[in-house]
Amino acid sequence: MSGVLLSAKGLRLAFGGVKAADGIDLDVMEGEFLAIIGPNGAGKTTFINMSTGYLKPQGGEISFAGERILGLSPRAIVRKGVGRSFQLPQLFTEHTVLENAALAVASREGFFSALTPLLRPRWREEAMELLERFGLTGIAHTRADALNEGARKLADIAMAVALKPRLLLMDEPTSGVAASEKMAIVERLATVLRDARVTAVFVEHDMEVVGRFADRVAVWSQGRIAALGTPDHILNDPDVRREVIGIETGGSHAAA
Ligand SMILES: Nc1ncnc2c1ncn2[C@@H]1O[C@H](COP(=O)(O)OP(=O)(O)OP(=O)(O)O)[C@@H](O)[C@H]1O
Repeated sequence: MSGVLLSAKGLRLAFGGVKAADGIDLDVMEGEFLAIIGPNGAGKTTFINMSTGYLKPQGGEISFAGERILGLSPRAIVRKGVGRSFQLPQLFTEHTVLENAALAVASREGFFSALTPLLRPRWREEAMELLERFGLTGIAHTRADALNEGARKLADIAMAVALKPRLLLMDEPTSGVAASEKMAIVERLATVLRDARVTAVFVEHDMEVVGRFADRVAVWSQGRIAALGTPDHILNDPDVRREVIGIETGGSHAAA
């Protein structure tokens, strides 16, 4: 790990009376996997939206690799090297997984037509190689709307990785994925991202996933970061366990 890659300072954003961001300060370090946890409505998605240009904060600053990105469009931020995936995968459902991946490769080069991936073999080849890294070769020719949730999430993230981000922000990459598949999927994802040296920030509700894959954990609460530290430290904190994880803690057996 080296320097700060994404830096947020004093981010504020209210929707009416709801403070979705109430002074967010966070430095994401190059190379780390940082998990964001917190109850529903705490402002986790809002942070991702602000960092990727989908929402403009009312106050504060955001920089990426030392350069101010606040006020740039989502597309301009992607071009700077910040990728994202959504809670609900954004695949073109009537296209195959391969076509979706090829479309992402083509869009990296500035081509946006849904038919473009069919035109250049080079894009399909790169897309195929990408799917191989994600373990998706076997479903390359399956339509996106026929996938199970685990495959759909991986395919969606593969599209984000096709854009060659330095930082990838993922909103609940395992939500809706069957418990039996979850660990294998995150394992694969973590391997691909580490191999490609992609820094990752992910919103996650499954504490087993957090404990296994995060280098650091940030706890969101009512638009603020209530705690930040290693998984060991954070996941055993009695307040976090009571308020976020929903486990009652008695003094003597706070740590599971
Ligand atoms: N575009 C919007 N317009 C109005 N209110 C919004 C908007 N986006 C978010 N909010 C509100 O801001 C608060 C934070 O929402 P956000 O989606 O960031 O929370 P979250 O921590 O990601 O929750 P979840 O875990 O349920 O996804 C919530 O009260 C939400 O209703």
